Amino acid sequence: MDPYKFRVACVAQYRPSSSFNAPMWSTNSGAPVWNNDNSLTVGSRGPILLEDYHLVEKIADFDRERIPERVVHARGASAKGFFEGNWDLVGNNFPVFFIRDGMKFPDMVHALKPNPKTHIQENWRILDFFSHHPESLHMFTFLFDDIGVPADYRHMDGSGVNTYTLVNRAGKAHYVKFHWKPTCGVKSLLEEEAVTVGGTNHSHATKDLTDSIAAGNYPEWTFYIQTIDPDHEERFDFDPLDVTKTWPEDVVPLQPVGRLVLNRNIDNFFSENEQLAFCPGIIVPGVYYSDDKLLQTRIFSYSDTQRHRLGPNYLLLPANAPKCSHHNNHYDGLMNFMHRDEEVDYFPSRFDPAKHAPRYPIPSRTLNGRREKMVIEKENNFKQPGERYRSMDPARQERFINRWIDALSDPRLTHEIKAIWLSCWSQADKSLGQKLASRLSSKPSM
Ligand code: HEM
Repeated sequence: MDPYKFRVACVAQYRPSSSFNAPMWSTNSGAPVWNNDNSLTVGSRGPILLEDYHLVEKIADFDRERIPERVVHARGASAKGFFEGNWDLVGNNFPVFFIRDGMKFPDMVHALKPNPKTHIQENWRILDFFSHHPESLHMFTFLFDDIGVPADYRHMDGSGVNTYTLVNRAGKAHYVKFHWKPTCGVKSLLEEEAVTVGGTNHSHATKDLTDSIAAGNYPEWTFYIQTIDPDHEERFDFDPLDVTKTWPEDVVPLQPVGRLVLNRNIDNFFSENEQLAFCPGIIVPGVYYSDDKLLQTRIFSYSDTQRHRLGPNYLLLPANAPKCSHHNNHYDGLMNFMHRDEEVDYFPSRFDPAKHAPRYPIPSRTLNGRREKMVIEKENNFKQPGERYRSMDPARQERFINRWIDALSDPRLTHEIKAIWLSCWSQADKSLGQKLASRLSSKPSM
């Protein structure tokens, strides 16, 4: 057989996979390894010879086994299932976010991450940072609520959080928020349960997901949308593009439109979790971004970090590659392993029949305004947090207050910072502010 043809056939047919493992041990290039137990030494005691290529390759590969971790959400689980298309909806289990302008995101993540000196996550840093950001109050009514610690991945709501746009064939646009509701309901852990469950097995949520799928008990979420006609956005006392707000379901009802089922566990954590790269910028025709300032920053940030974390060809990795044919001239660079034999790598060309795709509608609104760096007009930071607190039953409110007393009792929090938090919560709900103030003042540290 023509060795070149054989090689091409191998590349096409044998996508790197352990199912094509040789029956005997070998180096990465396929040379036989007759001893994988002992280094090549002078005599039985050494020293080791640098010519032991297999040892050097083995250690060098090991030295590089880890890649930069995700700059946020460095830990997680993954599973496979079915829904629709090549669309990344990168969401969270709460429907709102802490801040509304991406300019503040790196500072926010620094405040939430461990203290750079002690490497301990510390409340005083978190509450110091967010005391400057009353828009975070709403998010804290979720985080410090009973649903702050989800029981596992299967019993969590999901939300796209940001506002996107749906555009139909005729070009009519609607703002849209996306939500997932688990068919098995939402379950959370209270403090004592969280200590026991997390202390017994710190991978309990991953284990629950893996075990359920393996047992054929497939987790399922119903997919809902809420839509607002942009022509009606002035009817609301908040800005529908403000990511710190929910859209009231009695006015903007949830409409079921699909379902997601996770029915397969992954085969390999590194290639199907560590190398995964989701990005809110990856949408499909019919779905578009909105002017939500946080979303606009996210569109850039994810693929930027992925080029750094995984390399410029990260979308060629099997876990990330599109499940449809695609064509452009963005290739080469580190780790390009796509076989190509075209002679034309520029556009346009009379030698390459590939043309532009048919145009699809995008939002047609005219944009105008001065260059500004400013907060949005309708901040309305306190109404929704207050409403959410008042919707809790008294026992739940009590637990919410206790968590805040605990957080605000950090000895490194100054009187000024505590006073700001009391003022913020009072503006959300007067009785909440009063309860926090009286409990805190009876604490010896105040
Ligand atoms: C301007 C605001 C934000 C910025 C700049 C940002 C940036 C990032 C970055 C750089 C990553 C790491 C991605 C990777 O290494 O592959 C990440 C992960 C993630 N972010 Fe954000 N984020 C923002 C807001 C949000 C919001 C509002 C949500 C929820 C809707 C969210 C949900 C996630 C999730 C679920 C991941 C994990 C994705 C994965 O592991 O593939 N982020 N974010």
